[in-house]
Amino acid sequence: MSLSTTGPVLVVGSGLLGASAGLALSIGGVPVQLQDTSPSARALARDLGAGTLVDDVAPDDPTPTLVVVAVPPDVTSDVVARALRQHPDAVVTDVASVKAVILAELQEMVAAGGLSDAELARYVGSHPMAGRERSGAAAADADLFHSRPWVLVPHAGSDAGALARVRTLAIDLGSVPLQMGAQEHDDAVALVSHVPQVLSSLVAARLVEAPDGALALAGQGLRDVTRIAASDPRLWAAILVGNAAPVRDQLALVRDDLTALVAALDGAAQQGPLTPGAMAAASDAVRRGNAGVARVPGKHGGARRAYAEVTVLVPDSTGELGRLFATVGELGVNIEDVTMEHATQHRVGMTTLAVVPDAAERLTQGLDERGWRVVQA
Ligand SMILES: NC(=O)c1ccc[n+]([C@@H]2O[C@H](COP(=O)([O-])OP(=O)(O)OC[C@H]3O[C@@H](n4cnc5c(N)ncnc54)[C@H](O)[C@@H]3O)[C@@H](O)[C@H]2O)c1
Ligand SMILES: O=C(O)C(=O)C[C@]1(C(=O)O)C=C[C@@H](O)C=C1
Repeated sequence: MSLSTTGPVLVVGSGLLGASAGLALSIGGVPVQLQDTSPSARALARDLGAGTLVDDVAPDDPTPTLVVVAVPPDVTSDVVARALRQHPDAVVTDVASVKAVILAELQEMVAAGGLSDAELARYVGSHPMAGRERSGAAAADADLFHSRPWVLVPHAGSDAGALARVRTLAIDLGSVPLQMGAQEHDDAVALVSHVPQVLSSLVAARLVEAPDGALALAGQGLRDVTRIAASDPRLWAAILVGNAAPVRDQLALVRDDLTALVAALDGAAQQGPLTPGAMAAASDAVRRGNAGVARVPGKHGGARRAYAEVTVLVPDSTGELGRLFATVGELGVNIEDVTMEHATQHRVGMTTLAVVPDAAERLTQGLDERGWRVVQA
């Protein structure tokens, strides 16, 4: 597919985000130059096909027209400012997970005379709502941004042409661009990204001293809640302190909910499960969660679609999953999503296929006829 972004694009910070962008642009034929303070990080990104090292760019090669800064939030404003000065014809964006603090730091540089208004006009902050719990180019993926929201955060002095170029980049990488102010963005991500990270980490932290016997019982619920607890502590520390006030406000609300639930359970623990108010408080916590989760957009960012789920027991041996997928394909059913759960002690996995409701019965019957063990919900 030919891309509308014109290169060369300079990617500063060739970790997960930078290398993913570099890979997608390189595959699309856009020349990418890579820069990173870590020699091993930039060499790895180059080896994986994310671009050419800046040091290897010939002196008469064209200079970058777009700079994508993908470094940790605490160093982002310095790197953006340097890029604006070093590349006077380039538009500069960053992909950091916080936006207001970075813009404020850049505006302070303008106030102090270290950056001009004209230079700052070429900067448009941004934030792809795409990532994972692993860092570095080794975890990069050209499809990382596909179908994900990419927030464009222009400031009052941003040039319209600069905004258009960053929007084009987001679209070229398969994202769905949308626009917000810096504070509006930070308030939103405190709720949908930063607090979920903190809560996942805190739940996982309770496991550090858990008895092995308890961990052996871990099921999909724990795995769902703790996937992002494997995230990089340094990166997330910078994100959380960079968005301190909105994250604190949201955490205080969660703390109030926890305090109320703990008090109700305390009553039940001391006076028995039917103690007045305990049942209502416990049910209310879960019911409000039901209402909240129903509002989370589903696949492709649209409204959550009610897929039917068909769970199949798959032997834990080479090629079995491939054989299952092939059978589903032969039955003419599209798999919308797939999750797997492994029984710790058994050489069998439970594979749950999400399919459109109309196809569920046909799929169940077809798999059954072909000898697959379909687990009744
Ligand atoms: N990880 C995610 O899920 C995710 C998602 C969206 C946005 N972001 C944002 O993207 C940015 C990068 O995150 P990541 O997950 O790719 O991190 P990463 O650790 O994988 O990559 C960051 C890279 O920046 C390099 N670096 C650090 N300081 C530098 C400097 N001064 N100059 C040049 N290179 C420097 C590091 O060596 C590293 O290779 C962060 O601001 C983060 O908030 C992350
Ligand atoms: O899915 C994940 O692993 C993520 O952590 C991605 C996620 C998110 O919260 O959605 C995390 C931080 C980023 O700033 C953007 C995306």
